[in-house]
Amino acid sequence: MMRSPIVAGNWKMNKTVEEAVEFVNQIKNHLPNPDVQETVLAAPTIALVPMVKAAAGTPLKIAAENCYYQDAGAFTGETSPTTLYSAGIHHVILGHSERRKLFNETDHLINLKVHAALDAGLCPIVCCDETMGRRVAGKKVHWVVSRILADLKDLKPENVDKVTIAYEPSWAIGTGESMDPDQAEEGCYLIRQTIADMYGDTIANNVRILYGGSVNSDNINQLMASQDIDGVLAGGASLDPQSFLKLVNH
Ligand SMILES: O=C[C@H](O)COP(=O)(O)O
Repeated sequence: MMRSPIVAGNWKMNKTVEEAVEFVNQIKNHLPNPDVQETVLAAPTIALVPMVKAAAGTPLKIAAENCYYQDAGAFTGETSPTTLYSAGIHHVILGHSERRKLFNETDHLINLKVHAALDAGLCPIVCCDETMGRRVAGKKVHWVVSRILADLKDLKPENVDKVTIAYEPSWAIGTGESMDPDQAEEGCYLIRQTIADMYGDTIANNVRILYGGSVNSDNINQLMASQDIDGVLAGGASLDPQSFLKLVNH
């Protein structure tokens, strides 16, 4: 099957609600047909509902940057995946390296969140990081493989291709130092092989795998030309409407 590409932006903790809506209004009429390439924008929780309203009827899909693994209850400050889905959110980023590092999220927690997001009807974008230390120590295989084995554990086979993976080497995030496309392909290939070992070749071949880490309009074409790279997850380059449009219409 042909995997349709995804260009996704992750604003992280940036923009006011007003700025977020203005951004959507500036880009929404300049996006590719979603059958050819999906456009996804992940934003802070408080901006999501007004962004969904602004994007209605356009190809733009709005994503959350995190959610909890329970649907409802006494979990002060958390956001339910069902609430996100009911608000017209399509995707949720889970396990971004910033959440792993700054908020101590573990693979076990991320796996619970992936299950909950899928049960709620959301498509998770699961981030698989890799550290330079591991790479230098020659343990990159174990690192990436163990992340995928743990984060995608025990999914219903029919749900697996609703998951998108974002391969993000930590040293390339926000540094301006993108990974060499051959190395990025190597990481994404390894992720696909791991999913194939878990759920079989057919399912693995349907899963979209993105590269993230200092993606910009100069390197996106080379990255997306790789066989196992089905798109990008861009941080900094998604913050300005013209810069994001350059990625989307690369
Ligand atoms: O989620 C996005 C990544 O953390 C990449 O961020 P960046 O494009 O600013 O390096």
